[in-house]
Amino acid sequence: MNIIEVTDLTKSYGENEVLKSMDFQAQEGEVIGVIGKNGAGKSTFLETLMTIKQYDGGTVRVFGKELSSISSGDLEQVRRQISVVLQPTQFYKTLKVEELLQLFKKYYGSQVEVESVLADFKLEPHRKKYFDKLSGGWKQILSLAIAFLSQPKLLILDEPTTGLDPHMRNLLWQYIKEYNTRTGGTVILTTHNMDEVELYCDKVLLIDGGIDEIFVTTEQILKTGYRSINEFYLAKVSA
Ligand SMILES: Nc1ncnc2c1ncn2[C@@H]1O[C@H](COP(=O)(O)OP(=O)(O)OP(=O)(O)O)[C@@H](O)[C@H]1O
Repeated sequence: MNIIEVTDLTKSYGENEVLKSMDFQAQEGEVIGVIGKNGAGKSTFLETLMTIKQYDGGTVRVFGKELSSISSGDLEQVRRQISVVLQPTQFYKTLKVEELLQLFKKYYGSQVEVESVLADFKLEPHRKKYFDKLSGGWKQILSLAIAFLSQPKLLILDEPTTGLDPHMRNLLWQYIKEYNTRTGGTVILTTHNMDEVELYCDKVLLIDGGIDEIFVTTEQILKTGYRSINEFYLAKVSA
């Protein structure tokens, strides 16, 4: 089933034509890496899927609903099935880890037990710490744990591993892959780390000059003679 269907999407900021014509589909259970240089329009594209950014032309269907003409009831339904992890902010600084999980559990009406989340995400040693006292990596892990509380069908992550050390990055990816395998949820994320794309993503969406190209598998890219996704990226995208 198509979770996302985008046809001829266009988006400008004033004179700056960021997305010129994008076509894209995502199916249930896929892990999709969105790549492209700084300013290529990756976040703009993800924010459109998150239903928080207006677009100028084309169609964007999420869970079968066209976003530009969606009713407020349907929009609420769509949003309930999406979780988003942005770069962590200091927004929650006066709450402790376990308090934050309780808060979001209540907010989402989630059946998931906070204790099991603390255990699954190895957050127990940090449960009494205030959010702003956590390191950047643990803030990211906690943000992901909060995103999972709603048991989303679609998880959207904007540069989830930026600034994480290799162990933390590995841990975060284990959670993402485990969530994907267990629930069949779709994951779409931006990254500048091509090794991650090669290791963990099924599908690749490259945005360059406002146009996109979809590669159905990373293997498909490597079969064309590139030794790595990094080599492919450097050859494909001009500086
Ligand atoms: N709210 C906005 N108003 C005006 N211009 C914007 C706005 N948001 C983004 N832009 C511009 O749109 C272009 C695409 O930005 P976007 O953040 O989508 O790129 P990106 O691929 O996510 O970049 P990065 O990899 O650096 O995070 C950039 O030129 C940016 O300056």
